[in-house]
Amino acid sequence: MLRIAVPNKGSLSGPATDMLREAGYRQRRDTRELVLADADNGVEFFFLRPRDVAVYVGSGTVDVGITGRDLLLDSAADAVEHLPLGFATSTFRFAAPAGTVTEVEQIAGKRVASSYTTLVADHLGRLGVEPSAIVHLDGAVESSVRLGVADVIADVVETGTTLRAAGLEVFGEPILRSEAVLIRRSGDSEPEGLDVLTRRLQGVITAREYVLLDYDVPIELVDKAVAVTPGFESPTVSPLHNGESAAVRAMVRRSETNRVMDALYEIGARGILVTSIHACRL
Ligand SMILES: Nc1ncnc2c1ncn2[C@@H]1O[C@H](COP(=O)(O)OP(=O)(O)OP(=O)(O)O)[C@@H](O)[C@H]1O
Ligand SMILES: O=P(O)(O)OC[C@H]1O[C@H](OP(=O)(O)OP(=O)(O)O)[C@H](O)[C@@H]1O
Ligand SMILES: [Mg+2]
Repeated sequence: MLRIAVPNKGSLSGPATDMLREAGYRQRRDTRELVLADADNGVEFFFLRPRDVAVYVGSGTVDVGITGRDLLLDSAADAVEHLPLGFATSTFRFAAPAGTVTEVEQIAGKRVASSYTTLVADHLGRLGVEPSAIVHLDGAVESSVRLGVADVIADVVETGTTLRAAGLEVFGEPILRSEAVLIRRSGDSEPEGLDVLTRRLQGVITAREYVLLDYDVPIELVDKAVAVTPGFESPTVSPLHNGESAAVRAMVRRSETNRVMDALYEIGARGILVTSIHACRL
């Protein structure tokens, strides 16, 4: 059985469970359940603290796990990214009270607070910037400057709302762009069953990212329309009974749906329909 670690709490937990359920796996009903066997699919889930997922995967006690790229790097565990999952996207950034620090080099001699101290130390080490201290905090890092334990913070930023509320501003380039990732142990050959899990998760990711677009277009305009909707390999083009038009079906990025529909309409396509993809294997 493939042993899969899943975050039991925090930002990653709900979306990770949703994705696994969409991929056809059993998921727990009660958040106090810590182990769940899904014998029909040949997998076993272990619900662990998000920070611990990489530690278990790195030690080989579970085969794969879902965690954040930032947590993986901070753990320094013997594990590698296997598949980016496209949710819990965030950046990891330095921030300080508005106008006090504007460049990463100015962190030299200052105190930096973070929940990701290994990640911060590695990053500053690579840049050759020496802070006076790197202060480890469990959370609510944005309050540390006001409360006087640090001059600068390094933390997860998504909308920036938390930073603004604390009177802080980001500075320097993002340290990292993070998202949820499926990880496995470094160097090991792929555990049995990982290929199926990977294909299933890729199917969910594609079904979320793409829609199916159907439209009718006069035959002489097919080439022009197809250039706008090239699909994955090549779109399906079927003749209509009237002999003058064709029906075209292609996958299109969900985020581009309306732009593509406008362009197709402009070319002369009509009856443009958008359908969500429930599941897929490419
Ligand atoms: N606001 C957010 N938006 C997107 N991703 C986030 C956000 N907050 C945390 N994350 C991501 O969640 C992971 C951190 O897991 P963690 O369990 O610490 O989440 P959390 O939401 O901070 O949980 P908690 O605060 O309950 O401990 C990291 O990969 C981080 O990038
Ligand atoms: O840019 P934003 O959209 O405001 O999101 C970023 C905030 O979300 C997370 O905090 P969380 O709520 O998990 O609290 P924590 O600091 O206690 O972990 C993260 O640590 C940031 O503080
Ligand atoms: Mg948090």
